[in-house]
This record gives sequence, structure tokens and C-alpha cells, in this order.
Amino acid sequence: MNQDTIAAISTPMGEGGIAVIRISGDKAIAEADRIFFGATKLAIVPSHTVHYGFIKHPLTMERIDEVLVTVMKAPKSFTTEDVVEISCHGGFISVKMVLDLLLEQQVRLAEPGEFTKRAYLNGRIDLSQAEAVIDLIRAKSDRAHRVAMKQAEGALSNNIKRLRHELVELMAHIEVNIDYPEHDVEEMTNAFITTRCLKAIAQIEQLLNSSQQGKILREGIVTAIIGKPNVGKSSLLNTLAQENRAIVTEIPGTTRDVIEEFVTVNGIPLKLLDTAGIRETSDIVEKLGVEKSKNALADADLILLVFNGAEKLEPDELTLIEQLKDKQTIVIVNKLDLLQRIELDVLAGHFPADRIVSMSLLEQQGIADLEKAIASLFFSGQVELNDQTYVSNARHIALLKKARSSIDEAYEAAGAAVPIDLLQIDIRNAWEYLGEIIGDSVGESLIDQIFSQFCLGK
Ligand SMILES: Nc1nc2c(c(=O)[nH]1)N(C=O)[C@@H](CNc1ccc(C(=O)N[C@@H](CCC(=O)O)C(=O)O)cc1)CN2
Ligand SMILES: Nc1nc2c(ncn2[C@@H]2O[C@H](COP(=O)(O)OP(=O)(O)OP(=O)(O)O)[C@@H](O)[C@H]2O)c(=O)[nH]1
Ligand SMILES: [Mg+2]
Repeated sequence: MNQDTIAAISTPMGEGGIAVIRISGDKAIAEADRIFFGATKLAIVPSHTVHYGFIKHPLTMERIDEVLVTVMKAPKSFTTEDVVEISCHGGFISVKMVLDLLLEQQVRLAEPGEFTKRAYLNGRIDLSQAEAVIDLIRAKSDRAHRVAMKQAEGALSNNIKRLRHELVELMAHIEVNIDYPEHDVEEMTNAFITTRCLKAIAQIEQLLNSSQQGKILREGIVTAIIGKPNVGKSSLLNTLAQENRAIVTEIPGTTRDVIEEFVTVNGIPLKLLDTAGIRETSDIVEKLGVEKSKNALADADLILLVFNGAEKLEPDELTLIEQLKDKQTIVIVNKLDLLQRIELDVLAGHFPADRIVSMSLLEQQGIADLEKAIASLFFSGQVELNDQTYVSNARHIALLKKARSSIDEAYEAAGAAVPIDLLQIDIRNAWEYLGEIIGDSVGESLIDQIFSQFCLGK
């Protein structure tokens, strides 16, 4: 099935110091030897060694690039096949020429994710570890990176394997009872099954509970900056993004469209949305902007509600406060550098004190306070990532939920004295759902779909 020898450029397209072509498969070394000219032929070098030489056109002997070549022999390689990596000079043309030379013969272009797919199919990593490689590449914060790294190392897989092992033990116990019903294990059985089911449910619950945090770590907390015009919403986005991302002017109604920016605050990734100031308006463009603000508000996980501290609260703003009752909100009283006229007591009637932050974005004051408020909201302080496994993948979450409801059914059946061979089916289903997480018993189309999310050359 894996007969083809494959190759791809494994570094990003564009100008760079060096660019790497990776080749994997039975013919990797022979094919590289055809175009590589160095002190020795690669066919006879030891595994895990690096060699200097030139890539030349095998017929015209035209020099194409000066390179370093790494040889990693099966099974001690990323794919477990023979792997050769050619480090070319960066830039587009020479790498492309070297790749084309390989593709002219017995090498085909790798599909996206095919190297990692081979590592999976050849048993070097399981499916959840392969999926973690995608997360690792896409991680946008230190925390997201650590979660993905842990999963890549097999933390989730180990949890799942342990759970499955316990379910197998349970099934074996029940099997004995089916085969030898006269045995005195029967007495024990229902109580035993109930206890074991509860234990398994608790373990799955724990993994599912971590998923909310896992999702946040991966995708960022969707955070909408909301307020009436001219209070400093775009100034806040620019401050948190540490660049002038949004236009700031003294004219109310400057921002018309939703502006997105990914930022990290104390290691917490936020997907920040700067929005148009909310007010009644007859301007058609601004009206559409206000509509978008209201949609962003509805979809957000967190609201940063901005007020101008130099002005009294307006009826529109009080309405807005009412609308945000069910949302996680942090209030920002901006323009602290000006004479303050805002009714702080009114705000204090609606929001707890630790959710109200005074700032001057003009003078860059109060930023640390805001960061602290955000961090304490989401991680009840600075929680460190400990040994807990974070589940962050939608596919894994769905399977964990299915496994849990199967065990729920077994648990209830045990209580209702349903024949145990029926309940055995529920436990077996749970065992299979969990197996799908690590790639036991998954169909080819699912595997293809997962690996197609990778970039070329991975
Ligand atoms: N140049 C290069 N850098 C890279 C990769 C690569 O393929 N090539 N990787 C690709 O993602 C990552 C590193 N991951 C790797 C994981 C395992 C093996 C490997 O050869 N494992 C063998 C041998 C280990 C040993 O010698 O002790 C094994 O586990 O059997 C290689 C890379 C990131 N950096
Ligand atoms: N004095 C003072 N002015 C500020 C402060 N923060 C922002 N401003 C000014 O207030 C004006 C509006 O700021 P923006 O950030 O554009 O306000 P906005 O809420 O995005 O406004 P719209 O996009 O129109 O809804 C600009 O002139 C800013 O320079 C502050 O802390 N103090
Ligand atoms: Mg604005």
C-alpha cells in the first residue's frame, strides 16, 4: 500500500535561509543518489549522517544547487521508511528544480500530510498524536503549544488506552458470567458493573470538562469590544495588539466594520473583535456596522464593554448593560486622564468590582489591571498547565460523549437487572468509540479527511 516513494518541499514557500525537500520510501536513497554528487554515494553512508555535495542534472551534469543531505534509514525515521532530506539554498527556484528532478523519475509528489500519515499507518504514532501535530503547527500561544505538545507525546492516548483496558477487564468479567451462569460470580456482578461504570464515567467526564479550556487554548476566546461611538474601542484593540491595527480618530462612528485580531494576554489567546460604536443612526453604512456589532456581541465568549469616563452614562448605554446580563463582561472606564463624570456607583450596581477597570488608553494606563481581570476570569488566576490532559479536538469530544452515553446505558441496565449480555454490547460500543480516538477501527475516508488538513510536506 505504501509502495510509492514520495517527496515534497517541507519548508514554507518563499525566500528563506534554507529550504528542505523530504523524500520517504524504499527508493529514497537511490533516487537521491541519482542527483546528488558528494564525497561518497548515499547508498553506503551510515544512518543519521549529513553529507555535503551538489545536486546536478543527471544527464547534462548542470549544477543546480550546493546542498547538505541527511540520510535516515528505516525503521529509525519519522515515517519509519528510508528518509532523505535535502537542504537547499532558500528561495523558490532551486528547491523547485531539485524537486522536479526527483519527480521526473520514480518519486511522486506527497499529498498534504502524507509523511505524518505514513508515520501513523506504520504505527509510529497513533491518530490522536497525528492530530496533535496539526495543532502544534497551528498553535498561536504558548499554552496552546504546550497542550498540543503533550498530546503529541501521547498524553491523551495513554488516558484512552487505560480507560479501554479497564473496559476490557469489565467485559472479561461479564463474559465469565455469561459462560458460567451457575458460577457464584453472579452475585457480585451487578454491583461490580455499577462501580466500574461509574468509575469510567467519571474519567470520561474529567476529559470532557477539560475540553472547554482546550478549545479556548486552541481557537482563542472570542472577545468583542463593545460600546458607544468614540469611547476608545479601537484604541483598546491597538493597545492589546501592540500595533495600529484599527483607525482611531476623534470622529464618532470611525469604525464601520468588524476588525479581527489575534492577541495573547498573560498567555491566554483572545480573538479580539473591534466593532462599530453602537448608537441609533440614519447613516446606512454605519447602520450596517451597528448590526454587525450586535451580532459580534451575541456570538462572543467575552465582552469588553468600554465607557468614556469623562461623560455621564447615556440611556443607550444602560440598555446595553441590560442586554449583557448573561455575558461574561469586563467593564473598561476609559479616558481616566480627563475629568471624570461617569456614575461609577451605577456601574458598581451592575458589575462586581473586580470586573471594572479604569484605564487611559491615551496615556497607556491600566493595561496590567485589564490583563489581570481577563486572566482571573478564565483561569481563576494563573493556573499552570499541570498533568491534566486537555481535550481540544471536536472529533475526540464527540467520541468521548458517545462513549459516555454507552456506559450510562450499561450502568442503568445493570441497575434494572437487564440481561448482562445486552449490557455487554453497550460496554463494547464504548470501547470502540474510545478506540476511534486513537485510530483503532477507523475508516479510510476519515483518515484521509484528517490528514488532508495538513500542509504540503508535513
Ligand atoms: N529535518 C527535520 N526536522 C524535523 C522533522 C523532520 O522530519 N525532519 N520532524 C518531523 O515531523 C520533527 C521531528 N520529529 C521526528 C520524530 C521522529 C523522528 C525519528 O527519526 N524517529 C526514529 C529515530 C529516533 C532515534 O534515532 O532515536 C524512531 O522513533 O524510530 C524524526 C523526527 C520536527 N523536525
Ligand atoms: N483623552 C483621551 N482620549 C482618548 C483615550 N482613548 C482614546 N481617546 C481618543 O478618543 C477618540 C476615539 O477613539 P477610538 O479608539 O477611535 O474610539 P472608538 O470607540 O473606536 O470609536 P468608533 O470607532 O467611532 O466607535 C480618539 O480621538 C482617541 O485618541 C483616552 O484614554 N484619553
Ligand atoms: Mg473604532
